Amino acid sequence: MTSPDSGLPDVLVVGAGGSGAVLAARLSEDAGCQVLVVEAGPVPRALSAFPPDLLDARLVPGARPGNAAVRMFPAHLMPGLPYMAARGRVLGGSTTVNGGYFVRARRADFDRWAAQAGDALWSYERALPFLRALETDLDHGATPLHGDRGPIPVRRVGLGHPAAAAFQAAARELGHPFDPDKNAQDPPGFGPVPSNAVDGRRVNTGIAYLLGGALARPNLTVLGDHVVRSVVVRRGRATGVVVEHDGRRTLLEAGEIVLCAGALASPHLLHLSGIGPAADLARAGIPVACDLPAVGAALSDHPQVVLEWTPRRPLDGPAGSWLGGVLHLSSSDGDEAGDLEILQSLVPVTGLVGGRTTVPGAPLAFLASVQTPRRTGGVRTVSADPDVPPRVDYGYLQTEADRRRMREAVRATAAVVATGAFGEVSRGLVEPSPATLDDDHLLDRWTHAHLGTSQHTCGTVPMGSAVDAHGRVHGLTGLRVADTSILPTAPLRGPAATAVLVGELIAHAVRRESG
Ligand SMILES: Cc1cc2nc3c(=O)[nH]c(=O)nc-3n(C[C@H](O)[C@H](O)[C@H](O)COP(=O)(O)OP(=O)(O)OC[C@H]3O[C@@H](n4cnc5c(N)ncnc54)[C@H](O)[C@@H]3O)c2cc1C
Repeated sequence: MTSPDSGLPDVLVVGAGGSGAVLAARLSEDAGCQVLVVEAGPVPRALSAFPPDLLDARLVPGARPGNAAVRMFPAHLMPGLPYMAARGRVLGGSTTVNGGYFVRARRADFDRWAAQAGDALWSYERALPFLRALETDLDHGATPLHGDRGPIPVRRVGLGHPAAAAFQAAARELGHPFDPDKNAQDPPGFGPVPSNAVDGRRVNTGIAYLLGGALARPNLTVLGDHVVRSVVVRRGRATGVVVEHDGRRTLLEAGEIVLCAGALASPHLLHLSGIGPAADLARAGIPVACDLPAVGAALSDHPQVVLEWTPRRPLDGPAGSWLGGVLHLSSSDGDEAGDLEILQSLVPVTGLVGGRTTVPGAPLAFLASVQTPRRTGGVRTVSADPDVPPRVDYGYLQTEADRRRMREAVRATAAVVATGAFGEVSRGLVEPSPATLDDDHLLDRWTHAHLGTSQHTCGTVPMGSAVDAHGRVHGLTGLRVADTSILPTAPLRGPAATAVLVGELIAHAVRRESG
Protein backbone atom coordinates (compact mmCIF):
# COMPACT_ATOMS: atom_id res chain seq x y z
CA MET A 1 0.00 0.00 0.00
CA THR A 2 1.12 3.57 -0.64
CA SER A 3 1.20 6.01 2.25
CA PRO A 4 -2.26 7.60 2.68
CA ASP A 5 -1.01 11.08 1.85
CA SER A 6 0.97 10.16 -1.28
CA GLY A 7 -2.10 10.81 -3.44
CA LEU A 8 -1.20 7.82 -5.59
CA PRO A 9 -3.44 4.82 -6.18
CA ASP A 10 -2.44 1.79 -4.16
CA VAL A 11 -2.90 -0.50 -7.15
CA LEU A 12 -2.95 0.25 -10.87
CA VAL A 13 -4.58 -2.55 -12.88
CA VAL A 14 -3.73 -2.73 -16.58
CA GLY A 15 -6.71 -4.20 -18.48
CA ALA A 16 -10.33 -4.72 -17.40
CA GLY A 17 -10.80 -8.17 -18.95
CA GLY A 18 -11.44 -11.70 -17.75
CA SER A 19 -9.15 -11.28 -14.72
CA GLY A 20 -8.59 -7.50 -14.44
CA ALA A 21 -12.23 -6.49 -13.92
CA VAL A 22 -12.51 -9.15 -11.20
CA LEU A 23 -9.31 -8.12 -9.44
CA ALA A 24 -10.25 -4.43 -9.46
CA ALA A 25 -13.73 -5.13 -8.12
CA ARG A 26 -12.47 -7.37 -5.32
CA LEU A 27 -9.60 -5.05 -4.27
CA SER A 28 -11.90 -2.02 -4.20
CA GLU A 29 -14.24 -3.79 -1.75
CA ASP A 30 -11.72 -2.47 0.79
CA ALA A 31 -12.65 1.22 0.96
CA GLY A 32 -9.10 2.03 2.07
CA CYS A 33 -7.56 0.66 -1.12
CA GLN A 34 -7.42 3.14 -4.01
CA VAL A 35 -7.65 1.25 -7.32
CA LEU A 36 -7.06 2.68 -10.77
CA VAL A 37 -7.88 0.58 -13.85
CA VAL A 38 -6.48 1.50 -17.25
CA GLU A 39 -8.26 -0.25 -20.12
CA ALA A 40 -7.20 0.01 -23.78
CA GLY A 41 -10.73 -0.37 -25.15
CA PRO A 42 -13.98 1.47 -24.51
CA VAL A 43 -15.65 1.21 -21.10
CA PRO A 44 -19.45 1.32 -21.44
CA ARG A 45 -20.90 2.63 -18.16
CA ALA A 46 -24.28 0.91 -18.59
CA LEU A 47 -25.58 -2.27 -20.16
CA SER A 48 -27.44 -0.27 -22.79
CA ALA A 49 -24.15 1.27 -23.94
CA PHE A 50 -22.76 -2.09 -25.15
CA PRO A 51 -23.19 -2.74 -28.89
CA PRO A 52 -25.97 -5.42 -29.02
CA ASP A 53 -23.81 -8.04 -30.76
CA LEU A 54 -21.45 -8.07 -27.75
CA LEU A 55 -24.32 -9.22 -25.55
CA ASP A 56 -26.00 -11.69 -27.94
CA ALA A 57 -25.11 -15.20 -26.76
CA ARG A 58 -26.10 -16.65 -30.13
CA LEU A 59 -22.96 -15.03 -31.57
CA VAL A 60 -19.22 -15.17 -30.88
CA PRO A 61 -18.19 -11.54 -31.54
CA GLY A 62 -14.49 -12.42 -31.64
CA ALA A 63 -15.14 -14.70 -34.63
CA ARG A 64 -16.28 -11.78 -36.78
CA PRO A 65 -13.39 -10.12 -38.64
CA GLY A 66 -13.37 -6.36 -38.26
CA ASN A 67 -15.29 -6.28 -34.97
CA ALA A 68 -14.28 -2.98 -33.33
CA ALA A 69 -14.15 -4.64 -29.90
CA VAL A 70 -11.37 -6.96 -31.01
CA ARG A 71 -7.61 -6.52 -31.33
CA MET A 72 -6.00 -8.89 -33.82
CA PHE A 73 -2.52 -10.32 -33.30
CA PRO A 74 -0.73 -11.68 -36.37
CA ALA A 75 0.45 -15.18 -35.50
CA HIS A 76 1.58 -18.53 -36.89
CA LEU A 77 -0.27 -21.71 -35.92
CA MET A 78 2.61 -23.76 -37.35
CA PRO A 79 5.73 -22.64 -39.17
CA GLY A 80 4.50 -21.22 -42.48
CA LEU A 81 0.83 -21.21 -41.44
CA PRO A 82 -0.24 -17.62 -40.69
CA TYR A 83 -3.28 -16.80 -38.59
CA MET A 84 -4.89 -13.76 -36.96
CA ALA A 85 -5.55 -14.28 -33.24
CA ALA A 86 -8.42 -12.29 -31.70
CA ARG A 87 -8.47 -10.73 -28.22
CA GLY A 88 -11.21 -8.58 -26.71
CA ARG A 89 -10.38 -4.89 -26.45
CA VAL A 90 -13.29 -3.51 -24.47
CA LEU A 91 -14.60 -3.66 -20.91
CA GLY A 92 -14.67 -7.39 -20.04
CA GLY A 93 -11.84 -8.10 -22.49
CA SER A 94 -12.10 -11.44 -24.25
CA THR A 95 -15.06 -12.46 -22.05
CA THR A 96 -17.02 -9.85 -24.01
CA VAL A 97 -16.23 -11.37 -27.41
CA ASN A 98 -15.96 -15.07 -26.54
CA GLY A 99 -18.25 -18.08 -26.81
CA GLY A 100 -19.66 -17.83 -23.30
CA TYR A 101 -18.67 -21.42 -22.47
CA PHE A 102 -17.90 -21.21 -18.76
CA VAL A 103 -16.39 -24.45 -17.53
CA ARG A 104 -14.09 -24.93 -14.58
CA ALA A 105 -10.60 -26.35 -14.95
CA ARG A 106 -10.17 -30.00 -13.97
CA ARG A 107 -8.68 -31.20 -10.71
CA ALA A 108 -5.62 -32.42 -12.67
CA ASP A 109 -5.05 -28.82 -13.86
CA PHE A 110 -5.07 -27.53 -10.29
CA ASP A 111 -2.67 -30.29 -9.18
CA ARG A 112 -0.30 -29.32 -11.98
CA TRP A 113 -0.51 -25.57 -11.32
CA ALA A 114 -0.10 -25.97 -7.54
CA ALA A 115 3.05 -28.04 -8.13
CA GLN A 116 4.46 -25.56 -10.66
CA ALA A 117 3.60 -22.53 -8.51
CA GLY A 118 4.92 -24.32 -5.43
CA ASP A 119 1.86 -23.18 -3.47
CA ALA A 120 -1.30 -25.00 -2.37
CA LEU A 121 -3.24 -21.78 -3.05
CA TRP A 122 -3.71 -23.25 -6.53
CA SER A 123 -4.94 -26.66 -5.37
CA TYR A 124 -8.53 -27.62 -6.19
CA GLU A 125 -9.49 -27.72 -2.51
CA ARG A 126 -8.20 -24.18 -1.88
CA ALA A 127 -9.68 -22.86 -5.14
CA LEU A 128 -13.15 -24.36 -4.63
CA PRO A 129 -14.45 -21.67 -2.22
CA PHE A 130 -13.43 -19.04 -4.79
CA LEU A 131 -15.06 -20.99 -7.63
CA ARG A 132 -18.25 -20.98 -5.56
CA ALA A 133 -17.89 -17.30 -4.67
CA LEU A 134 -17.50 -16.15 -8.26
CA GLU A 135 -20.77 -17.69 -9.52
CA THR A 136 -24.48 -17.79 -9.12
CA ASP A 137 -25.27 -21.25 -10.44
CA LEU A 138 -28.83 -20.90 -11.67
CA ASP A 139 -29.26 -24.67 -12.11
CA HIS A 140 -27.87 -25.91 -8.79
CA GLY A 141 -28.04 -23.00 -6.36
CA ALA A 142 -25.91 -23.24 -3.22
CA THR A 143 -24.35 -26.69 -2.77
CA PRO A 144 -20.91 -27.81 -1.55
CA LEU A 145 -19.79 -27.43 -5.21
CA HIS A 146 -21.75 -24.41 -6.36
CA GLY A 147 -22.46 -20.87 -5.29
CA ASP A 148 -25.61 -18.77 -5.38
CA ARG A 149 -24.25 -15.32 -4.56
CA GLY A 150 -21.41 -14.65 -6.97
CA PRO A 151 -21.30 -12.05 -9.76
CA ILE A 152 -21.20 -14.49 -12.73
CA PRO A 153 -24.50 -16.19 -13.55
CA VAL A 154 -23.97 -19.77 -14.78
CA ARG A 155 -26.63 -21.79 -16.55
CA ARG A 156 -26.30 -25.00 -18.58
CA VAL A 157 -27.48 -24.57 -22.16
CA GLY A 158 -30.58 -26.70 -22.85
CA LEU A 159 -30.34 -29.74 -25.12
CA GLY A 160 -33.78 -29.23 -26.68
CA HIS A 161 -32.62 -28.19 -30.16
CA PRO A 162 -32.98 -31.20 -32.51
CA ALA A 163 -29.26 -31.16 -33.35
CA ALA A 164 -28.29 -31.06 -29.66
CA ALA A 165 -30.73 -33.86 -28.85
CA ALA A 166 -29.28 -35.91 -31.72
CA PHE A 167 -25.74 -35.29 -30.41
CA GLN A 168 -26.82 -36.52 -27.00
CA ALA A 169 -28.39 -39.66 -28.52
CA ALA A 170 -25.28 -40.24 -30.65
CA ALA A 171 -23.00 -40.02 -27.61
CA ARG A 172 -25.23 -42.53 -25.84
CA GLU A 173 -25.14 -44.83 -28.87
CA LEU A 174 -21.33 -44.70 -28.79
CA GLY A 175 -21.29 -45.54 -25.08
CA HIS A 176 -20.04 -42.21 -23.73
CA PRO A 177 -21.21 -41.51 -20.18
CA PHE A 178 -23.64 -38.68 -19.46
CA ASP A 179 -21.85 -35.83 -17.65
CA PRO A 180 -24.66 -33.52 -16.58
CA ASP A 181 -22.54 -31.05 -14.61
CA LYS A 182 -19.30 -30.16 -16.37
CA ASN A 183 -18.32 -28.08 -13.31
CA ALA A 184 -18.47 -31.04 -10.91
CA GLN A 185 -15.24 -32.98 -11.68
CA ASP A 186 -17.22 -36.10 -12.67
CA PRO A 187 -15.82 -38.57 -15.23
CA PRO A 188 -15.81 -36.82 -18.62
CA GLY A 189 -18.53 -37.57 -21.14
CA PHE A 190 -21.38 -35.87 -22.96
CA GLY A 191 -23.26 -33.04 -21.29
CA PRO A 192 -24.77 -29.59 -21.55
CA VAL A 193 -22.41 -26.61 -21.65
CA PRO A 194 -22.29 -24.39 -18.55
CA SER A 195 -22.45 -20.83 -19.85
CA ASN A 196 -22.23 -17.31 -18.46
CA ALA A 197 -25.19 -16.37 -20.60
CA VAL A 198 -28.69 -15.96 -19.27
CA ASP A 199 -31.82 -15.47 -21.37
CA GLY A 200 -29.71 -15.08 -24.48
CA ARG A 201 -27.39 -12.44 -22.99
CA ARG A 202 -23.67 -13.08 -22.43
CA VAL A 203 -22.62 -11.57 -19.08
CA ASN A 204 -18.99 -10.50 -19.40
CA THR A 205 -16.78 -9.78 -16.38
CA GLY A 206 -17.20 -6.02 -16.80
CA ILE A 207 -20.97 -6.31 -16.47
CA ALA A 208 -20.81 -8.90 -13.69
CA TYR A 209 -18.13 -7.34 -11.51
CA LEU A 210 -18.04 -3.62 -12.31
CA LEU A 211 -21.35 -2.39 -13.71
CA GLY A 212 -23.10 -4.30 -10.92
CA GLY A 213 -22.11 -1.60 -8.40
CA ALA A 214 -18.32 -1.47 -8.02
CA LEU A 215 -17.97 1.30 -10.63
CA ALA A 216 -19.76 3.70 -8.29
CA ARG A 217 -17.19 3.23 -5.50
CA PRO A 218 -15.22 6.42 -4.74
CA ASN A 219 -12.00 4.40 -4.38
CA LEU A 220 -12.26 2.84 -7.88
CA THR A 221 -11.49 4.70 -11.09
CA VAL A 222 -11.73 2.99 -14.49
CA LEU A 223 -10.25 4.78 -17.50
CA GLY A 224 -11.34 3.56 -20.94
CA ASP A 225 -9.48 4.10 -24.23
CA HIS A 226 -6.17 4.42 -22.36
CA VAL A 227 -3.45 2.18 -23.75
CA VAL A 228 -0.50 1.28 -21.54
CA ARG A 229 2.73 1.41 -23.56
CA SER A 230 5.22 0.26 -20.93
CA VAL A 231 5.86 -0.19 -17.25
CA VAL A 232 8.36 2.20 -15.68
CA VAL A 233 11.00 0.38 -13.62
CA ARG A 234 13.37 2.33 -11.34
CA ARG A 235 16.09 0.56 -9.39
CA GLY A 236 14.29 -2.78 -9.51
CA ARG A 237 10.88 -1.38 -8.60
CA ALA A 238 7.90 -0.79 -10.90
CA THR A 239 6.68 2.71 -10.12
CA GLY A 240 4.17 3.46 -12.86
CA VAL A 241 3.08 3.04 -16.45
CA VAL A 242 3.30 5.16 -19.57
CA VAL A 243 -0.22 5.56 -20.93
CA GLU A 244 -1.42 6.84 -24.29
CA HIS A 245 -4.79 8.54 -24.63
CA ASP A 246 -5.98 10.73 -27.51
CA GLY A 247 -2.47 10.66 -28.97
CA ARG A 248 -0.85 11.99 -25.77
CA ARG A 249 1.47 10.05 -23.49
CA THR A 250 1.48 10.49 -19.71
CA LEU A 251 3.02 8.77 -16.73
CA LEU A 252 0.66 7.28 -14.16
CA GLU A 253 2.29 6.21 -10.90
CA ALA A 254 0.99 3.83 -8.25
CA GLY A 255 2.09 1.79 -5.27
CA GLU A 256 1.84 -1.41 -7.25
CA ILE A 257 1.24 -2.29 -10.91
CA VAL A 258 -0.74 -5.39 -11.91
CA LEU A 259 -0.75 -6.46 -15.55
CA CYS A 260 -4.06 -8.06 -16.57
CA ALA A 261 -3.67 -7.37 -20.30
CA GLY A 262 -4.12 -11.01 -21.36
CA ALA A 263 -1.78 -13.79 -22.42
CA LEU A 264 -0.59 -12.03 -25.58
CA ALA A 265 -0.42 -8.39 -24.45
CA SER A 266 1.01 -8.95 -20.94
CA PRO A 267 4.27 -10.63 -22.09
CA HIS A 268 4.57 -8.00 -24.84
CA LEU A 269 4.21 -5.20 -22.27
CA LEU A 270 6.82 -6.83 -20.04
CA HIS A 271 9.21 -7.10 -22.97
CA LEU A 272 8.62 -3.45 -23.97
CA SER A 273 9.47 -2.55 -20.35
CA GLY A 274 12.78 -4.41 -20.51
CA ILE A 275 11.57 -7.50 -18.63
CA GLY A 276 12.23 -10.74 -20.50
CA PRO A 277 14.98 -12.69 -22.27
CA ALA A 278 17.93 -10.25 -22.29
CA ALA A 279 19.37 -11.32 -25.65
CA ASP A 280 16.01 -10.96 -27.47
CA LEU A 281 15.35 -7.59 -25.82
CA ALA A 282 18.79 -6.30 -26.76
CA ARG A 283 18.22 -7.44 -30.36
CA ALA A 284 14.96 -5.50 -30.41
CA GLY A 285 16.73 -2.39 -29.08
CA ILE A 286 15.05 -2.49 -25.66
CA PRO A 287 17.20 -1.66 -22.60
CA VAL A 288 17.11 -4.61 -20.19
CA ALA A 289 15.61 -3.94 -16.75
CA CYS A 290 15.36 -7.57 -15.68
CA ASP A 291 16.62 -10.65 -17.50
CA LEU A 292 13.70 -13.08 -17.23
CA PRO A 293 13.98 -15.73 -19.97
CA ALA A 294 10.62 -17.39 -19.15
CA VAL A 295 8.56 -14.34 -20.24
CA GLY A 296 7.11 -15.31 -23.62
CA ALA A 297 9.33 -18.42 -23.91
CA ALA A 298 6.29 -20.61 -24.67
CA LEU A 299 2.53 -20.54 -24.70
CA SER A 300 -0.20 -23.06 -24.08
CA ASP A 301 -3.36 -23.30 -26.17
CA HIS A 302 -5.71 -25.76 -27.87
CA PRO A 303 -5.52 -26.53 -31.59
CA GLN A 304 -8.94 -26.83 -33.19
CA VAL A 305 -10.56 -27.82 -36.46
CA VAL A 306 -14.16 -27.27 -37.54
CA LEU A 307 -16.09 -30.20 -39.01
CA GLU A 308 -19.27 -29.22 -40.85
CA TRP A 309 -22.26 -31.50 -41.43
CA THR A 310 -25.30 -31.11 -43.67
CA PRO A 311 -28.72 -31.06 -42.00
CA ARG A 312 -31.24 -33.55 -43.44
CA ARG A 313 -33.99 -30.93 -43.15
CA PRO A 314 -34.07 -27.22 -42.34
CA LEU A 315 -33.47 -26.73 -38.61
CA ASP A 316 -34.47 -23.71 -36.56
CA GLY A 317 -31.80 -21.33 -35.34
CA PRO A 318 -30.73 -21.56 -31.69
CA ALA A 319 -33.03 -20.23 -28.99
CA GLY A 320 -30.61 -18.42 -26.68
CA SER A 321 -27.07 -19.63 -27.35
CA TRP A 322 -24.95 -20.72 -30.28
CA LEU A 323 -23.83 -23.68 -28.15
CA GLY A 324 -25.26 -27.20 -28.42
CA GLY A 325 -23.87 -30.06 -26.32
CA VAL A 326 -20.25 -30.93 -25.61
CA LEU A 327 -18.46 -34.28 -25.47
CA HIS A 328 -15.17 -34.85 -23.67
CA LEU A 329 -13.29 -38.04 -24.30
CA SER A 330 -9.74 -39.20 -23.68
CA SER A 331 -6.94 -39.48 -26.20
CA SER A 332 -5.19 -42.84 -26.45
CA ASP A 333 -2.36 -41.40 -24.28
CA GLY A 334 -4.56 -42.17 -21.31
CA ASP A 335 -2.65 -39.61 -19.18
CA GLU A 336 -5.22 -36.83 -19.12
CA ALA A 337 -8.85 -37.87 -18.82
CA GLY A 338 -11.13 -35.94 -21.17
CA ASP A 339 -8.40 -34.14 -23.11
CA LEU A 340 -10.31 -34.18 -26.41
CA GLU A 341 -13.30 -31.89 -26.84
CA ILE A 342 -16.14 -31.96 -29.37
CA LEU A 343 -18.18 -28.78 -29.01
CA GLN A 344 -21.36 -28.30 -31.01
CA SER A 345 -22.27 -25.08 -32.77
CA LEU A 346 -25.95 -24.54 -33.57
CA VAL A 347 -25.02 -21.55 -35.74
CA PRO A 348 -23.29 -22.16 -39.08
CA VAL A 349 -19.67 -21.04 -39.14
CA THR A 350 -20.52 -18.60 -41.93
CA GLY A 351 -23.07 -17.11 -39.53
CA LEU A 352 -20.55 -16.74 -36.69
CA VAL A 353 -18.05 -15.14 -39.05
CA GLY A 354 -20.70 -12.88 -40.59
CA GLY A 355 -22.44 -11.94 -37.34
CA ARG A 356 -25.72 -13.74 -38.24
CA THR A 357 -27.47 -16.38 -36.13
CA THR A 358 -29.03 -18.25 -39.07
CA VAL A 359 -27.89 -18.89 -42.63
CA PRO A 360 -30.54 -20.85 -44.55
CA GLY A 361 -29.13 -23.99 -46.18
CA ALA A 362 -25.71 -23.69 -44.54
CA PRO A 363 -24.12 -26.68 -42.77
CA LEU A 364 -23.85 -26.77 -38.98
CA ALA A 365 -20.63 -27.59 -37.21
CA PHE A 366 -18.62 -29.32 -34.52
CA LEU A 367 -15.45 -27.76 -33.12
CA ALA A 368 -12.94 -30.54 -32.42
CA SER A 369 -10.08 -29.53 -30.11
CA VAL A 370 -7.08 -31.17 -28.49
CA GLN A 371 -6.88 -29.86 -24.93
CA THR A 372 -3.99 -31.95 -23.64
CA PRO A 373 -1.81 -29.65 -21.49
CA ARG A 374 1.12 -28.63 -23.73
CA ARG A 375 3.62 -25.79 -23.82
CA THR A 376 4.71 -24.88 -27.34
CA GLY A 377 5.55 -21.83 -29.46
CA GLY A 378 5.96 -18.48 -27.71
CA VAL A 379 5.66 -14.68 -27.86
CA ARG A 380 8.74 -12.76 -29.07
CA THR A 381 9.09 -9.00 -29.21
CA VAL A 382 10.95 -7.84 -32.27
CA SER A 383 10.84 -4.05 -31.91
CA ALA A 384 10.97 -1.43 -29.18
CA ASP A 385 8.06 0.28 -30.96
CA PRO A 386 4.87 -0.74 -29.09
CA ASP A 387 2.88 -0.44 -32.33
CA VAL A 388 4.87 -3.30 -33.89
CA PRO A 389 3.04 -6.47 -32.80
CA PRO A 390 4.96 -9.27 -31.13
CA ARG A 391 5.71 -12.47 -33.02
CA VAL A 392 3.21 -15.05 -31.78
CA ASP A 393 3.90 -18.71 -32.55
CA TYR A 394 1.49 -21.43 -31.45
CA GLY A 395 3.82 -24.26 -32.41
CA TYR A 396 0.90 -26.62 -33.03
CA LEU A 397 1.18 -30.20 -34.28
CA GLN A 398 4.98 -30.29 -34.32
CA THR A 399 5.23 -33.75 -32.77
CA GLU A 400 3.75 -37.04 -33.90
CA ALA A 401 1.90 -37.30 -30.55
CA ASP A 402 0.22 -33.91 -31.18
CA ARG A 403 -0.80 -34.94 -34.70
CA ARG A 404 -2.11 -38.30 -33.47
CA ARG A 405 -4.28 -36.63 -30.83
CA MET A 406 -5.71 -34.29 -33.45
CA ARG A 407 -6.48 -37.24 -35.73
CA GLU A 408 -8.23 -38.92 -32.80
CA ALA A 409 -10.35 -35.80 -32.17
CA VAL A 410 -11.36 -35.58 -35.83
CA ARG A 411 -12.17 -39.29 -36.09
CA ALA A 412 -14.18 -39.18 -32.85
CA THR A 413 -16.24 -36.32 -34.30
CA ALA A 414 -16.76 -38.24 -37.53
CA ALA A 415 -17.91 -41.22 -35.46
CA VAL A 416 -20.58 -39.06 -33.80
CA VAL A 417 -21.86 -37.89 -37.18
CA ALA A 418 -21.85 -41.48 -38.48
CA THR A 419 -24.18 -42.80 -35.75
CA GLY A 420 -27.73 -43.82 -36.55
CA ALA A 421 -28.96 -41.37 -33.94
CA PHE A 422 -27.19 -38.40 -35.53
CA GLY A 423 -28.32 -39.58 -38.96
CA GLU A 424 -31.84 -38.56 -37.89
CA VAL A 425 -30.84 -34.93 -38.43
CA SER A 426 -27.74 -35.18 -40.65
CA ARG A 427 -26.88 -36.26 -44.18
CA GLY A 428 -23.23 -36.60 -43.13
CA LEU A 429 -19.99 -34.69 -42.90
CA VAL A 430 -19.12 -32.11 -45.54
CA GLU A 431 -15.42 -32.94 -45.04
CA PRO A 432 -13.16 -34.86 -44.60
CA SER A 433 -14.08 -37.72 -46.93
CA PRO A 434 -14.09 -41.34 -45.67
CA ALA A 435 -10.88 -41.98 -47.63
CA THR A 436 -9.16 -39.04 -45.91
CA LEU A 437 -10.42 -40.13 -42.51
CA ASP A 438 -8.95 -43.60 -43.05
CA ASP A 439 -5.45 -42.44 -43.96
CA ASP A 440 -3.17 -40.80 -41.35
CA HIS A 441 -1.13 -38.93 -43.92
CA LEU A 442 -4.16 -37.57 -45.80
CA LEU A 443 -5.86 -36.64 -42.55
CA ASP A 444 -2.77 -34.74 -41.36
CA ARG A 445 -2.81 -32.81 -44.65
CA TRP A 446 -6.52 -32.06 -44.26
CA THR A 447 -5.98 -30.90 -40.68
CA HIS A 448 -3.09 -28.68 -41.71
CA ALA A 449 -5.32 -27.03 -44.33
CA HIS A 450 -8.17 -26.48 -41.83
CA LEU A 451 -6.24 -25.78 -38.63
CA GLY A 452 -7.43 -23.11 -36.22
CA THR A 453 -7.20 -22.45 -32.51
CA SER A 454 -9.65 -22.34 -29.62
CA GLN A 455 -8.16 -18.93 -28.68
CA HIS A 456 -7.40 -20.23 -25.18
CA THR A 457 -3.86 -18.85 -24.86
CA CYS A 458 -2.26 -19.18 -21.41
CA GLY A 459 1.21 -19.71 -20.02
CA THR A 460 3.21 -16.82 -21.48
CA VAL A 461 4.30 -15.50 -18.04
CA PRO A 462 4.09 -18.75 -16.10
CA MET A 463 3.97 -19.25 -12.37
CA GLY A 464 7.16 -20.90 -11.22
CA SER A 465 9.67 -19.56 -13.72
CA ALA A 466 8.39 -15.98 -14.33
CA VAL A 467 6.10 -15.09 -11.43
CA ASP A 468 5.33 -16.61 -8.04
CA ALA A 469 2.00 -18.03 -6.88
CA HIS A 470 0.78 -14.49 -6.11
CA GLY A 471 1.68 -13.25 -9.59
CA ARG A 472 4.74 -11.28 -8.36
CA VAL A 473 7.30 -10.90 -11.12
CA HIS A 474 10.61 -12.51 -10.14
CA GLY A 475 13.51 -10.12 -9.62
CA LEU A 476 11.41 -6.94 -9.27
CA THR A 477 9.16 -5.34 -6.69
CA GLY A 478 5.88 -3.53 -7.22
CA LEU A 479 4.89 -5.58 -10.28
CA ARG A 480 2.51 -8.49 -10.69
CA VAL A 481 0.82 -10.30 -13.54
CA ALA A 482 -2.72 -11.53 -12.89
CA ASP A 483 -4.34 -13.01 -15.97
CA THR A 484 -4.26 -16.22 -18.01
CA SER A 485 -0.56 -15.60 -18.77
CA ILE A 486 0.37 -16.98 -15.36
CA LEU A 487 -1.32 -20.39 -15.77
CA PRO A 488 1.65 -22.55 -16.80
CA THR A 489 -0.60 -24.64 -19.03
CA ALA A 490 -4.04 -23.94 -20.44
CA PRO A 491 -6.67 -25.87 -18.50
CA LEU A 492 -8.20 -29.04 -19.95
CA ARG A 493 -11.28 -26.87 -20.58
CA GLY A 494 -11.77 -23.34 -21.91
CA PRO A 495 -9.98 -20.81 -19.66
CA ALA A 496 -12.67 -18.11 -19.17
CA ALA A 497 -13.87 -19.44 -15.80
CA THR A 498 -10.24 -19.81 -14.73
CA ALA A 499 -9.44 -16.23 -15.83
CA VAL A 500 -12.10 -15.08 -13.37
CA LEU A 501 -10.61 -17.38 -10.73
CA VAL A 502 -7.17 -15.80 -11.32
CA GLY A 503 -8.66 -12.38 -10.51
CA GLU A 504 -10.28 -13.77 -7.37
CA LEU A 505 -7.19 -15.65 -6.13
CA ILE A 506 -4.72 -12.84 -6.77
CA ALA A 507 -7.04 -10.31 -5.09
CA HIS A 508 -7.14 -12.65 -2.11
CA ALA A 509 -3.33 -12.92 -2.14
CA VAL A 510 -2.86 -9.12 -2.33
CA ARG A 511 -5.25 -8.59 0.58
CA ARG A 512 -3.49 -11.25 2.65
CA GLU A 513 -0.06 -9.76 1.97
CA SER A 514 -1.18 -6.29 3.04
CA GLY A 515 -2.52 -7.77 6.26
C1 LIG B 1 -12.97 -15.34 -29.90
C2 LIG B 1 -12.71 -15.96 -28.56
C3 LIG B 1 -13.59 -16.95 -28.09
C4 LIG B 1 -13.35 -17.56 -26.86
N1 LIG B 1 -14.29 -18.43 -26.36
C5 LIG B 1 -14.14 -18.91 -25.11
C6 LIG B 1 -15.17 -19.70 -24.51
O1 LIG B 1 -16.27 -19.86 -25.04
N2 LIG B 1 -14.91 -20.25 -23.28
C7 LIG B 1 -13.73 -20.05 -22.63
O2 LIG B 1 -13.54 -20.60 -21.55
N3 LIG B 1 -12.78 -19.25 -23.14
C8 LIG B 1 -12.98 -18.64 -24.35
N4 LIG B 1 -12.04 -17.77 -24.84
C9 LIG B 1 -10.88 -17.43 -24.00
C10 LIG B 1 -11.24 -16.52 -22.82
O3 LIG B 1 -12.22 -15.56 -23.16
C11 LIG B 1 -9.95 -15.84 -22.38
O4 LIG B 1 -9.02 -16.87 -22.05
C12 LIG B 1 -10.09 -14.92 -21.15
O5 LIG B 1 -11.02 -13.91 -21.39
C13 LIG B 1 -8.72 -14.32 -20.87
O6 LIG B 1 -8.79 -13.43 -19.80
P1 LIG B 1 -7.56 -12.42 -19.55
O7 LIG B 1 -7.94 -11.58 -18.38
O8 LIG B 1 -6.32 -13.21 -19.49
O9 LIG B 1 -7.48 -11.52 -20.87
P2 LIG B 1 -8.59 -10.67 -21.60
O10 LIG B 1 -9.95 -11.13 -21.19
O11 LIG B 1 -8.27 -10.72 -23.04
O12 LIG B 1 -8.41 -9.21 -21.02
C14 LIG B 1 -7.31 -8.39 -21.31
C15 LIG B 1 -7.74 -6.94 -21.22
O13 LIG B 1 -6.59 -6.12 -21.22
C16 LIG B 1 -6.78 -5.03 -22.09
N5 LIG B 1 -5.46 -4.59 -22.56
C17 LIG B 1 -4.61 -5.27 -23.37
N6 LIG B 1 -3.50 -4.56 -23.60
C18 LIG B 1 -3.64 -3.40 -22.91
C19 LIG B 1 -2.84 -2.24 -22.76
N7 LIG B 1 -1.63 -2.15 -23.35
N8 LIG B 1 -3.30 -1.22 -22.01
C20 LIG B 1 -4.50 -1.31 -21.37
N9 LIG B 1 -5.31 -2.38 -21.49
C21 LIG B 1 -4.88 -3.42 -22.24
C22 LIG B 1 -7.65 -5.58 -23.20
O14 LIG B 1 -8.31 -4.54 -23.90
C23 LIG B 1 -8.59 -6.48 -22.41
O15 LIG B 1 -9.72 -5.80 -21.95
C24 LIG B 1 -12.24 -17.16 -26.07
C25 LIG B 1 -11.38 -16.17 -26.53
C26 LIG B 1 -11.62 -15.55 -27.74
C27 LIG B 1 -10.69 -14.45 -28.20
